[in-house]
Amino acid sequence: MDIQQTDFPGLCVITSQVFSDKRGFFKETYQQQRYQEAGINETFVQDNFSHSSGGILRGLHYQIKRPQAKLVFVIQGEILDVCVDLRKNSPTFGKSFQIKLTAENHQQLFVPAGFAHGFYVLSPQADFMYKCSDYYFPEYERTLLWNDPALEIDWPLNGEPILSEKDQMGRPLNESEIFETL
Ligand SMILES: Cc1cn([C@H]2C[C@H](O)[C@@H](COP(=O)(O)OP(=O)(O)O[C@H]3O[C@@H](C)C(=O)[C@@H](O)[C@H]3O)O2)c(=O)[nH]c1=O
Repeated sequence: MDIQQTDFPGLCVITSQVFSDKRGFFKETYQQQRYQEAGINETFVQDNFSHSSGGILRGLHYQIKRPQAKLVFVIQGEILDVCVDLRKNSPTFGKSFQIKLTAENHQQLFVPAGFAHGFYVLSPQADFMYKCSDYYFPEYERTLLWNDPALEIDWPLNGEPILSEKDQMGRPLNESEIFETL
């Protein structure tokens, strides 16, 4: 596997090693020792899988009190993954990072605790998987407004995105709860 650091402290892009043969391909999507050697020391306690149609936008989500680091990747289709740094003491606080993740490019994004995370589905269908370093606590979950102008996110929209009611009611950055200690 190959690991590329980004300008955002702790946020990195992992490209899996793919073993192709006449049957198809094989890859490891997580191997604790190798990921730890690459600096990803989280203990993952929950795996999630979501299926979405084209034009769906999920996010931008984060949990207060029990923030989750996430290792995210696409099983089928193409998405634009977006993270916003909510760590007050980070040099990239308030800035957004975006990357196209596809089933074909075999890339994963490791998102440290303290980011809001979301994605927009570019293909007709997308299957999305991620490992989380903490459990889901709906009472601690918050939504950062996906189109808050302060975030300057250039979403490659194809028409109006389809959002959950919760995500339509996201709060802008200046009303969001930020991470003072991460
Ligand atoms: C996230 C989550 C949701 N749920 C339930 C709650 C709800 O009834 C249903 C759908 O939840 P949501 O609408 O929050 O699903 P979704 O919008 O896909 O939420 C996810 O979005 C992406 C962008 C993330 O980063 C994830 O951490 C997570 O917040 O699933 C769980 O039971 N466990 C979980 O861990």
